[in-house]
Amino acid sequence: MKDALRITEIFCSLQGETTRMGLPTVFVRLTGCPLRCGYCDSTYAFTGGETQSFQTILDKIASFNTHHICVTGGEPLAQKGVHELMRLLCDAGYSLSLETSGALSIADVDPRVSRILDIKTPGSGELSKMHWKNLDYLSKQDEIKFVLCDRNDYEWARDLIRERRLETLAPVLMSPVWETLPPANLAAWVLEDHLPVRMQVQLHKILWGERPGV
Ligand SMILES: C[S@@+](CC[C@H](N)C(=O)[O-])C[C@H]1O[C@@H](n2cnc3c(N)ncnc32)[C@H](O)[C@@H]1O
Ligand SMILES: Nc1nc2[nH]cc(C(=O)O)c2c(=O)[nH]1
Ligand code: SF4
Ligand SMILES: [Mg+2]
Repeated sequence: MKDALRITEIFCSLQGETTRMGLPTVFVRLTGCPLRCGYCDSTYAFTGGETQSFQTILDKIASFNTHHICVTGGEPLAQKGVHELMRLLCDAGYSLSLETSGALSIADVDPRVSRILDIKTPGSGELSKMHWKNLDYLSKQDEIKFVLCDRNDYEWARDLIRERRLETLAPVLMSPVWETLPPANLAAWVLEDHLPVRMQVQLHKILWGERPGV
C-alpha cells in the first residue's frame, strides 16, 4: 500500500541511547529486519506489526505532544516509504533521529535527520552485511555506534576507530551488549586506551528492564 508502513509499536519514553539520552522521545518502531544480530533486543519486531497509513502514524505521534522522534525497528530503512514519512515529520517541525544497522544506504535519508549508524561487530554475527560506503555520507549531526559483545569486539572497534579516525566524521558511541559485557569492563578499557568515544549504557533498561514499549 502507498503512503503506509508496517509498524510494530509507537510509544513515548525517555531516549535511552545516543547523545540525546534522557530526552522525552516518541519511538516509531518499524517491522522487519534483514539482519539477525545474536544479541538483538527487538526480535519481536522481525515479523507481525500492523500496516498503518502515514496519517494514522502522524496522528498517533502528535497525540504525545513531544518534540523528539526516534525512528527505529527492526531495520527502518528496509521499508522504502520511511523516507517520505521522515520528510513529513521534519516538515512538521519535529527533531528526528534514525537508528540504523549500517547494512542499508543512508544516502537518501533527509539531511535534517540525525542518523545513528551502528557498525556491526564480529560478535554480532552480522559484520559481513555492513555497507561501508555509509561512512562517506556522515556529517557532524550524525553518530557512529558500536555495540560490543566482548573484549574481542572492543579491540576490533578500537582499531577501526584509530585507523579511519572515525571521531573526525561524527561522535562515536560505545555501548555494551546488555547483561553480556559488564559496563565497568568497557569503561576501564576506554579509559586505559584514551579512546575518543562516548561510552553509554541503555538508560531505559536500567529504569524499566528489558521489555517492549519503553
Ligand atoms: C534494536 S536496533 C534497531 C535499529 C537497527 N536495526 C540497528 O540495529 O541499529 C537499535 C539499537 O539497539 C542496539 N541493541 C540491540 N540489542 C541490544 C542489546 N542486547 N544490548 C545493547 N544494545 C542493543 C542495536 O545495536 C542498535 O544500536
Ligand atoms: N527508551 C528507549 N530508547 C531507545 N533508543 C533506541 C531504541 C531502539 O530500540 O532503537 C530505544 C528503545 O527501545 N527505548
Ligand atoms: S539490525 Fe537491529 S533490529 Fe536487526 S537484528 Fe540487528 S539489532 Fe536487531
Ligand atoms: Mg531498543
